Amino acid sequence: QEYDNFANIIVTPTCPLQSQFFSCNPNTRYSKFDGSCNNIEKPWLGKSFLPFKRYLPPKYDDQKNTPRQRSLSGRSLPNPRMLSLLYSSDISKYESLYTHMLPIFGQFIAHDVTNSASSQDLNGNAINCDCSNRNTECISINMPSNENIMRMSCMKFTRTAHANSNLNCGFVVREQLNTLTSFLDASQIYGSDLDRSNSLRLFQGGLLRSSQGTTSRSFLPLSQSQSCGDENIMTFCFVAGEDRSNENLGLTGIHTLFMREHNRIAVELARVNPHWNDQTLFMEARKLIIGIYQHIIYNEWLPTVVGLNYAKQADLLPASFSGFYNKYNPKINPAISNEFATAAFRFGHTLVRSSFGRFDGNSFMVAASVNISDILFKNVQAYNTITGGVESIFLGLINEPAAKYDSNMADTLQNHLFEFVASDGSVQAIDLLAANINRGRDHGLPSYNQIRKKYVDYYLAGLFENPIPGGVIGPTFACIIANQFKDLKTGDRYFYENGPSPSAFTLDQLNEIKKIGLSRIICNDFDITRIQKNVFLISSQKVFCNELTNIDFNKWKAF
Ligand code: HEM
Ligand SMILES: [Ca+2]
Repeated sequence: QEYDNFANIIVTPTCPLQSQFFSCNPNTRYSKFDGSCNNIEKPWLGKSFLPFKRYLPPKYDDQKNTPRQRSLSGRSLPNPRMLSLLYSSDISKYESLYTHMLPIFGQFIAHDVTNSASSQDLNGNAINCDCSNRNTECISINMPSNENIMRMSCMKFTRTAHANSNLNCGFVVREQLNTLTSFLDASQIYGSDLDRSNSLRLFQGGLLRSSQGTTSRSFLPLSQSQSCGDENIMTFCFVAGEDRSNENLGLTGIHTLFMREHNRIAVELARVNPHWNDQTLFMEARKLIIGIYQHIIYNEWLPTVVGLNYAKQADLLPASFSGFYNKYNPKINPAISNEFATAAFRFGHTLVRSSFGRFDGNSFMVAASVNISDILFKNVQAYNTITGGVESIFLGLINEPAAKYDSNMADTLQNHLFEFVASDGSVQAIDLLAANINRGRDHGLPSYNQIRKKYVDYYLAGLFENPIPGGVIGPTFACIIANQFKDLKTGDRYFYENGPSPSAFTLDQLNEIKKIGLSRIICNDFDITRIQKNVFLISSQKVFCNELTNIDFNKWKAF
């Protein structure tokens, strides 16, 4: 395959994607659920189930497929678990300026744009990479000789699917598949295909489905089959637009927030436009949610992560004037880069706390902190009325600092992630740091050396950099992330600031969106009286919710 400036993988003319299945209407006001037709000339760009792009060509040991196991000098790379034990331990230092909302909202964004598909066997089933499995799609990690924490002989590890397994595009060099739409289109809320989206809708009043929780406010809808209980209590998992919404209850809280806000908006829109049917209400509410969400990312979250100066330099900030800011360039490939998904945007793993505090709407702790091991794919605590359930865990995110940006990870993430004791007494668990390193090699990510002229695995090395001035993360990750978000802004025809066009907001609507921050919508959908304006920053200065401007829905009156 060809690389165009190493940023686009050119889908070759023989590839069926080129000609088939797309019929696009360039004038439609709403983006498609699978991301197709955003780019009119190349309608597949940004669609779900396509390969990642790359900023640098891959480095596989055989130049095309096998995981990178050798360094530039030809020596074998160290065991990922050994590196993890060497460089990480849970020492609970905290950021002084940034809240825990910063990484967990980052995870929420990550789940909008990237999820690498796991390799499957020929029948389409998951491959069980136990220690004796010789399948070349298994690259499980042996425990080093000095291992005395993880009680197992290897950490199971399945490679990410080769794009050829899904697309008949004749990729000679292995490329990995992203199952999600790359656009910041809130696909973690609405799904990355039409079926998933339909399964989440109530088909009444433009509303999303929800379930009865333990408060007067709605919870996410429940799965019919998947269990997120613990040893004693059976609880079904929540469902959303993406499979990882139960990953931790803080993240589930953010999903819950956006589901509630969607439904609140649908009700408000129905009030100003009583003649709108379910479909119009749903699509307008979704469009507005995407606009608000993109504004939060570019106005509040990103400048906090990469620093305001750098965000300004890279032209990532919303326009300072009121009005459209049309930077759309159909030549930009909006796909997620492998460097972003497989290393840079995993920076959040080091910022996750080992326990989550539980707070009420007046910033008081309402219960002891809960260890993350009790809230990962376990939803029992969501319903605990004594400790405040999912509401208090969510509010904890804006009242506690994030863990420090360094190579240290919380013990649960490093040594006990998704720990499972089988009936024969054998243990399985994941070391997330080792997994990130191994995943980089699986995907043929070049070394940090090739990016920064140093000599270690890119992911691990990135965590050792000093933060960029005024930001959270080091300069290499900041650069990769800034480039990615630039492409997601200029390569998205539906970007909220673009216009005027038939698919754009009206100028009045855009200006309403620009009045909103994440703090305002938290006020709308959680029981809270006072809040800091920028919820990604630790602050003792709180304002009353009613001091924050809300959207005027009259700007949506039959336009
Ligand atoms: C309790 C919190 C979290 C847990 C348990 C968790 C767990 C995981 C796991 C198990 C993987 C797959 C590792 C692999 O085999 O390659 C992963 C991938 C990833 N995580 Fe996290 N994560 C957490 C928080 C975060 C945060 C805070 C961020 C970002 C700010 C983040 C960003 C990512 C990204 C970008 C990927 C790659 C996704 C893909 O393309 O497949 N995660 N995470
Ligand atoms: Ca998306």
